Amino acid sequence: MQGIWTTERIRAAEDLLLARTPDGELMRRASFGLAAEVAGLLAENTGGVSGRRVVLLVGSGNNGGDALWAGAFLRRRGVAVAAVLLKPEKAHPAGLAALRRSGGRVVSIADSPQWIEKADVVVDGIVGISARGALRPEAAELVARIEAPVVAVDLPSGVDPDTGAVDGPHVTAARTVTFGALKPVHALAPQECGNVVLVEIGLRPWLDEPDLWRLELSDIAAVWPIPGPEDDKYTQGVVGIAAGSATYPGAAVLASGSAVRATAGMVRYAGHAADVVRSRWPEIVATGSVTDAGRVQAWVVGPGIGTGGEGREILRHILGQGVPVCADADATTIIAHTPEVLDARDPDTPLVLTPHAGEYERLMGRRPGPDRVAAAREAAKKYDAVVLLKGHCTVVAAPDGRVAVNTPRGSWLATAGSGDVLTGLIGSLLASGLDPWLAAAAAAQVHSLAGALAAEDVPTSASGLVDAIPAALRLVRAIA
Ligand SMILES: NC(=O)C1=CN([C@@H]2O[C@H](COP(=O)(O)OP(=O)(O)OC[C@H]3O[C@@H](n4cnc5c(N)ncnc54)[C@H](OP(=O)(O)O)[C@@H]3O)[C@@H](O)[C@H]2O)[C@@H](O)CC1
Ligand SMILES: [K+]
Repeated sequence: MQGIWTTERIRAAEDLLLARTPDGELMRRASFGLAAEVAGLLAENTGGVSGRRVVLLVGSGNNGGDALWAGAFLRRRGVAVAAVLLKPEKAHPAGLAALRRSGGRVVSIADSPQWIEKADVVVDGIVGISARGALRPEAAELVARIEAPVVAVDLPSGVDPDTGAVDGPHVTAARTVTFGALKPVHALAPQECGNVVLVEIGLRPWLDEPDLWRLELSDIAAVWPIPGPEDDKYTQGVVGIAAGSATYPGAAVLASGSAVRATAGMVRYAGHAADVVRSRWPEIVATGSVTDAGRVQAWVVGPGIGTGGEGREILRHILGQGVPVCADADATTIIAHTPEVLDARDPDTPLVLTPHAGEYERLMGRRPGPDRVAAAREAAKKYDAVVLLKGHCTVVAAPDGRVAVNTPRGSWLATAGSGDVLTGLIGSLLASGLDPWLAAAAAAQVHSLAGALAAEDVPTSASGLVDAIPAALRLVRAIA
């Protein structure tokens, strides 16, 4: 798992490291790595480094200092470097002196447009982890002129370092070069960061438990249930699916199919779409009601069950079974409107909730807002449940405070029925006995991987997602 630390934690660790490191050493490490990445991008895009043109946008702090030092290193490789100082009186003195010594040029804001237009790469050193809010007008005006690919120093300026929120003009980078450790912006604002490259500066020993996690494919491979020689259809966990209706069987077919494809364990279906489910997935044991469904190790409940009295009774029955439950879609709405259904739950049995922003609002009485990590954490605490907050980046919070962020692979999952597929994946992992937070986070990753594989650059459908689950799992196991 990759750790991610908030800027407050990064700053505290940097203070400890700075106190033990010669003056300027950390910035030199950071900017040397930055210069190498800029040179790499120049070579990729233009076929060379020497003679290419780089413009540095330099703000008033150390982020600008990194850019200036990187400019000095790039000069040694024959790059023509021009620095635009947004606040000349506050530009990092040692960095500016180094750039000048190396033969780099400083251009005024008034002259900068012609330089920006001719640049092969623009380096965004406007603001780093001390950033607050969107770009200020002067910086925004320069950024609007950029046509060349941008390398962001530490993070794209104008994007909030701790929430990834964007609230006005900001930089959109082709590559973000960060130092010492990943910050929340890197996981939460993938579209603005582009490719994220981490340059080691020796910070890691000064950081303890991360604030957020990102699962790697090897983590998923390590926990995904694969049958061993001793296993049979029951030992791997039986998942029950209570979804869909006679009029709307789609949710039932998708959630059940996803569970069938996710693990080799058995899948039971209970509800009004039993005939349709059975004909599409003959391996599923389907019955008409949750009361005669037989024993399962986890339940998925909600998609398409309706929000009326029958849905409520189904949910109440399932919550009383003493096994982990993934409550999705209509079940979320039922919980929001009649929270007393949760009285049926044994507090020790795991519950996973999977709200999108609208469902979150029903559950919590307000929208998630720009700090989606805090929003998910709050809901997890309130409901004593793992909360998977859907969005472009999925945030998975456990009641104990652990948070995983799933950086998407494209926007392919924005298709009808996609949520039903995710809930089937979560249910089958819960049935295998996996920690519910890990189950939800791993399911979200495999879901987005299946989306990317199914789409292959053209739109896909939820059925396509179900069909791509085996390929996604094959890839997970191959990479691990
Ligand atoms: N510490 C270390 O060991 C290492 C640190 N390193 C580097 O230092 C960076 C952090 O540097 P930092 O703390 O000096 O502040 P930084 O982010 O450059 O901001 C500067 C000033 O910008 C302003 N400003 C704020 N918001 C703004 C906005 N929206 N739009 C425009 N301007 C805005 C505000 O100043 P103001 O104008 O308000 O006076 C703020 O004080 C870090 O990201 C990394 O790159 C690396 O070298 C590795 C070693
Ligand atoms: K920056």
